[in-house]
Amino acid sequence: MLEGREIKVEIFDINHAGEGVGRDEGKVVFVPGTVPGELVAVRLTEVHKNYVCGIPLEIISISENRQTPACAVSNNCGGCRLQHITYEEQLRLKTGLVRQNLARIGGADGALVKPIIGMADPWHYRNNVRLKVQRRNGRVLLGFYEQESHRLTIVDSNEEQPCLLAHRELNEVAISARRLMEKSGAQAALPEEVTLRRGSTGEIMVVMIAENGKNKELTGLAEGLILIPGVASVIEYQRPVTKKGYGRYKRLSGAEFIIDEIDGLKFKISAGSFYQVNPVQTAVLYQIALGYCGLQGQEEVADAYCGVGTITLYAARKAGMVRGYEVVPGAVQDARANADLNGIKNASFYQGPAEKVLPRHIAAGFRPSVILLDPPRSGCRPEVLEAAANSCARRIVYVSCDPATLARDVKRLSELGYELAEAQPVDMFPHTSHVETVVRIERK
Ligand SMILES: C[S@@+](CC[C@H](N)C(=O)[O-])C[C@H]1O[C@@H](n2cnc3c(N)ncnc32)[C@H](O)[C@@H]1O
Repeated sequence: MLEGREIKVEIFDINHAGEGVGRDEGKVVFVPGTVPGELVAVRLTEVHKNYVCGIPLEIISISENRQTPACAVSNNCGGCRLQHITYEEQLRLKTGLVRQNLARIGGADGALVKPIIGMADPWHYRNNVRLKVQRRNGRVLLGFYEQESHRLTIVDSNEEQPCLLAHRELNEVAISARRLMEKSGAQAALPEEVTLRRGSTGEIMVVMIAENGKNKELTGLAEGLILIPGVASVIEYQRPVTKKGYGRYKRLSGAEFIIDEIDGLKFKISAGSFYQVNPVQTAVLYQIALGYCGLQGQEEVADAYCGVGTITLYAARKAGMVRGYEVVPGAVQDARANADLNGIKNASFYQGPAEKVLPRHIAAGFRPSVILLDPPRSGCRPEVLEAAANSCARRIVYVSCDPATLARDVKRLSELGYELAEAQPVDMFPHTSHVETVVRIERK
């Protein structure tokens, strides 16, 4: 098989990146922009030992699940890799991805995976967008990089093509911010990147990253940004001096944080803290996680990778006491403030890597009956899983944003005396290839 060769491939699935999957001469073929069920003419662009990649030249037979993307730039923008597939089919494929991963990598029964819970309205759901800023031909552009390149996709700013995933108010703020930057003149310093975050209270935070060494020059821009309707906080992010350190967040105008509210709980969110991006589905996700915990009111619970203490405080309302573990110092401060804000007294938070702090607590005699795990995409470090098993917790509830690392960790846990009982995927990211899953794991 050679690069440049043209082949015909029948697509039968998608992979974790949303690319169509086919097979040729015993090798797996990945083809972006295709739909399972289609016969496609493909030019091979990369040939590896076990797989090949190609670009579609012609869709010879078109799937009934193909649709015209609603967004004009979706083919170039890296954000939405599944817009060419109907939403119903996206959901079916995502459920399939979770089943396959848990069965193949996790050694579990794929039938334990329930069909994914989708959104009634899968558009404009994101409360957080990260936009690159660029000056081109006398104009200022705010947008996303083209797939795997450093050109801005939304070439004529998002006034003509607003992002269909971002909350409408964030798109409006992006337009106002772009106009403000353009008005400030060709010599004025621009941020390299702007992140917009919105709480369900309607408060919007603008976080700017300056080009190296140009931090001071953003102060004037901040004074204009805070006047945009909805903007409650303007923050500047200063990159860390060393690779290992954390950057610094500095308030330029307005409040230090914004407030979000879910299921009667209020959450203070600072610029550096992780927060779920789809508020409608977050409420669904957390209710499932809480239901899987099966709390009766007296239990001790551990919540590793707790962020600003969201799931921790959900659990605290139903448990005897909860300990949250989180590595980012600012998020731990937010989590403690959130416990106070909600009058919750039975939650405590510990700052540090979960793989160090949780094993220490278990070794010191902490015996949670339920352990919540919600790690980043890389999944849990083995020390966390071993500590969970050493605690003899009767149940582990794992919230995952990557089915492959989830499956790997389910396998490790099965070697440590636990077994998968149920899995519920939730579509937190419609039109993208990302899949979120909550699983209930029981002690054997
Ligand atoms: C997927 S988020 C989940 C946060 C929270 N459960 C929520 O729903 O908002 C993962 C969190 O783990 C934190 N984190 C990453 N690595 C960690 C580690 N080694 N130990 C503890 N926390 C970590 C991140 O800062 C982030 O807040």
